[in-house]
Amino acid sequence: MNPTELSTALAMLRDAAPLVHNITNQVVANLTANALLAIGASPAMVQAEEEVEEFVVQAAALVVNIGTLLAPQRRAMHLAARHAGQAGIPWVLDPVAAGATAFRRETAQDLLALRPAVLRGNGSEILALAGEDGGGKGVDSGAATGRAVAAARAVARREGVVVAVTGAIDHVTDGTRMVTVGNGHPLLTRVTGTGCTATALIGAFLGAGLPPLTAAVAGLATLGVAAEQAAGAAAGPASFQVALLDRLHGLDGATLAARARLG
Ligand SMILES: Nc1ncnc2c1ncn2[C@@H]1O[C@H](COP(=O)(O)OP(=O)(O)OP(=O)(O)O)[C@@H](O)[C@H]1O
Ligand SMILES: Cc1ncsc1CCO
Ligand SMILES: [Mg+2]
Repeated sequence: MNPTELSTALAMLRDAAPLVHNITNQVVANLTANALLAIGASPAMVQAEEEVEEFVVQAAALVVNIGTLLAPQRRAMHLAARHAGQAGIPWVLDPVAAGATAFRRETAQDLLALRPAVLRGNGSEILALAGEDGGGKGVDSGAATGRAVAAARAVARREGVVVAVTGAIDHVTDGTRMVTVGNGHPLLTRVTGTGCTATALIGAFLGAGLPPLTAAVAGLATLGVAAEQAAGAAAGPASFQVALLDRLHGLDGATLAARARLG
């Protein structure tokens, strides 16, 4: 992918300021909402099963994240994802700790069958959805990149979705094409919910009308470049998290295109 596509994507996002409907976990809700505001989108966290269908059709995109899953929330996710699909509203799935329990595995598979535009997970999560032992440690990955990338391609082909598997190098595939994003910083793994932030940013780019592969690459490159800038000014995870929001807000298209390391 040409890096100039990234600056176009960012301009489209800021122009559209898309309403992004999130059904997400209680650990990251605040960081996710702030990251979406910082990049130029409008977040809303709406998760009652009584209202998600009515709400999702008002949104430009939907983000579904199973991090702190409860049965009523699972029902709300299914209703919202199904309704989004029927209404042509793109959505992105984050299958947090999908391999850890049967409840998570079954929920993630059920949601995947509703065809998100993009599936974004760490290596262990994508391996679990490919039916392999992903070796995760709770919400954290323990997977080797090579196996996870092969699993991403397999899941993308099987389900007909774009799969993004994150790590030191991110890989995005539609089952045929493969794009890598080499940006990022190890401090991203010392703040909770940066993967969830990546997923939400992908949702914002989907809401701006970008095709799934472009939206996924743009979301990951945006986060990775902002993280590299934030790390330079950070004393540790706490100041890094604050600086990350500042850098997402301040990022311009020319800098994004110049600093993105796409392969
Ligand atoms: N070692 C690393 N070096 C640089 N960037 C990294 C590294 N590991 C992960 N990242 C980046 O951190 C972000 C989160 O990816 P990660 O794979 O850790 O997600 P995750 O495990 O789902 O996170 P969480 O559960 O905390 O939301 C991505 O943008 C990814 O590129
Ligand atoms: C720590 C944690 N536990 C459930 S979700 C979550 C946020 C990172 O995925
Ligand atoms: Mg995660």
